[in-house]
Amino acid sequence: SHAWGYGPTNGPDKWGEDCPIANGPRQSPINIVPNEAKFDPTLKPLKLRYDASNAKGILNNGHSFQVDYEDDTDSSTLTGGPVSGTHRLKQFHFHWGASDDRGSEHTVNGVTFPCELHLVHWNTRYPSFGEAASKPDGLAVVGVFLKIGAANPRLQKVLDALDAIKTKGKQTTFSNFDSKTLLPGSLDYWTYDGSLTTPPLYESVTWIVLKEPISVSPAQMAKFRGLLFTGDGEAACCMVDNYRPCQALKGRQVRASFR
Ligand SMILES: NS(=O)(=O)c1ccc(C(=O)NCc2ccccc2F)cc1
Ligand SMILES: [Zn+2]
Repeated sequence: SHAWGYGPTNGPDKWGEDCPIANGPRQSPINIVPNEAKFDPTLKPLKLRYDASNAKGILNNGHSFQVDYEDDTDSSTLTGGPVSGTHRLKQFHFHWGASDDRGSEHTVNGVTFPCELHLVHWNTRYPSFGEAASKPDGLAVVGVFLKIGAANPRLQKVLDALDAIKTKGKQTTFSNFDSKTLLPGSLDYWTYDGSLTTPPLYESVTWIVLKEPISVSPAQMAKFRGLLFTGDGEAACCMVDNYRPCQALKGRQVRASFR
């Protein structure tokens, strides 16, 4: 069948043909309007404890690239914040544009960023990521905006690995990386109930979008854009604009962890 992607014939406007939940009540991403987000004093501080030695590998999956983590123990976890219990880090990945004027999935007052980082965690009340991914409280994804500025040295190790995974299906080892180094100084966040932003679009994600962006330089953005959606031997198609447009809020409340 016609695999989903971000092109004119298989892109976000077509996903509803295979995934009816594309038009569901809690789809992501959304436009965040800070003035309409309600400060919730009962929200706990976010606690992210990551073990660099859990990094396993880096993979071009044909939609983005992801850094995968060992998730068979509680050594890289998210606790606190808007979630109860313990969530284990499974992987992180990015979404970006063909140019600096677009690329993020969430927007803030309609403002887009050139790139957005997602740190994907699953609720250990379920036996595995695959089981958790379809449950309404199964996943917690931390979103971090990247904005154009000085080169970010914390990104360099990830970007230097991209030459080895240029085409779809390529992967290589990636070890000893502390994803906490990718986080901004402040862990202030907005949170709302949403979904995966790619098929199967499961409505299983508690979104935790950090208010403070991290920096990325134009040269570093060029490295993201050097990846290909396509596999070896296929007509090359640059991996850019791999973001889903904002979806309807449908009455959802966005809460803020900060005043
Ligand atoms: N952009 S995002 O919202 O952060 C996002 C995070 C993870 C996935 C994923 O794991 N998909 C594969 C998948 C889905 C369901 C079950 C098993 C899977 F491998 C998709 C989107
Ligand atoms: Zn994502």
